[in-house]
Amino acid sequence: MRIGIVTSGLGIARQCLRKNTSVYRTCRRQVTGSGSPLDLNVDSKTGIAVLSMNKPPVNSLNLEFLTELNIALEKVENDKQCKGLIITSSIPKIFSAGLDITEMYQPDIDRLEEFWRTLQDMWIKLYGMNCVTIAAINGHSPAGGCLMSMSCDYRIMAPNYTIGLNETQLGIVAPFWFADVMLNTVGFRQTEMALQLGTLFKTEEALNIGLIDKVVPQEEVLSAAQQEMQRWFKIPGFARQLSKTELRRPTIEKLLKKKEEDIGYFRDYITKDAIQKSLGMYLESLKNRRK
Ligand SMILES: CCCCCCCCCCC/C=C/C(=O)SCCNC(=O)CCNC(=O)[C@H](O)C(C)(C)COP(=O)(O)OP(=O)(O)OC[C@H]1O[C@@H](n2cnc3c(N)ncnc32)[C@H](O)[C@@H]1OP(=O)(O)O
Repeated sequence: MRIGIVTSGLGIARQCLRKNTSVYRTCRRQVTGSGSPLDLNVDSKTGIAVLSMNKPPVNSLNLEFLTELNIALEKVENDKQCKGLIITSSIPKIFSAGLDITEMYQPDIDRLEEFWRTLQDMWIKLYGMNCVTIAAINGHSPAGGCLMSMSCDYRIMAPNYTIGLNETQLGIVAPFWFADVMLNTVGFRQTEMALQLGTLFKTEEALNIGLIDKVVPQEEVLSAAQQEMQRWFKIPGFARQLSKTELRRPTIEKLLKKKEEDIGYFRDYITKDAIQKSLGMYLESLKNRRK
């Protein structure tokens, strides 16, 4: 039940309307504007924020969408009532198709650099979030979608979808920090095979290698995430946060030290003729799939 104030643009709802019955004490605030590709609902009773991606057709991550994601993550991190964040999708059968390939194909160089910087910022924020993060993966989750999922603390996925870092299948290379996150999640052997082969794992396969943590039916993904959150909430927050920080800090610091260098590598690599040709062919194959 939503009884909060819906704000537009970047404004956060400042008030919550409360009625006197206990059922109305839950104060739910939608903190993104209508028409936004993101729907952020904070339930002040449970302390859980649900961030739902809603950018048709496939939640691809372009510059504007990444900027909105950054703003939403910042809002959650700064909201003292938020103890946990669930990331999910409102698009049927798709969690996220990963980076928007059109950002990388025949790009404007300034925008390309800004795109990459914004992606780096989004990942640094998400991987380093103090609150508990759970990916409720209710659809396909290739490449950048897999990065987002792996950057959460726990992953729950519906059956019959795919997830993985499939970059090599596009003729491109996953950046070192994508690889690092996969390494931290499933270990060296699975990562070196998956990255070279560009493997998209089916849900059950992903569970078997530890890329995801739990499989539940499609319609239960969100409720299972809410339930899982309670297990994490039982642990003293400071101890849990510090444990997470200790484990993830070296990976984040590695990128922080090389941020500008990484943008340069990305720009020079992506604008190579051979890479542009591969991306063009991949885009074309996506468009022709339905013909
Ligand atoms: C020295 C080394 C230095 C290294 C430096 C770094 C190098 C570069 C690193 C780049 C890292 C890249 C990360 C990525 O995330 S790349 C994106 C990878 N994503 C994919 O491969 C997914 C592609 N999409 C699909 O497989 C399917 O679309 C999907 C299963 C997600 C959904 O299938 P469905 O049948 O439901 O939908 P359609 O395929 O019909 O798609 C609908 C339309 O959306 C377009 N589309 C799909 N995905 C993307 C995308 N990622 N970007 C842009 N557009 C996308 C698709 O073309 C359809 O468009 P039309 O309706 O116009 O035909």
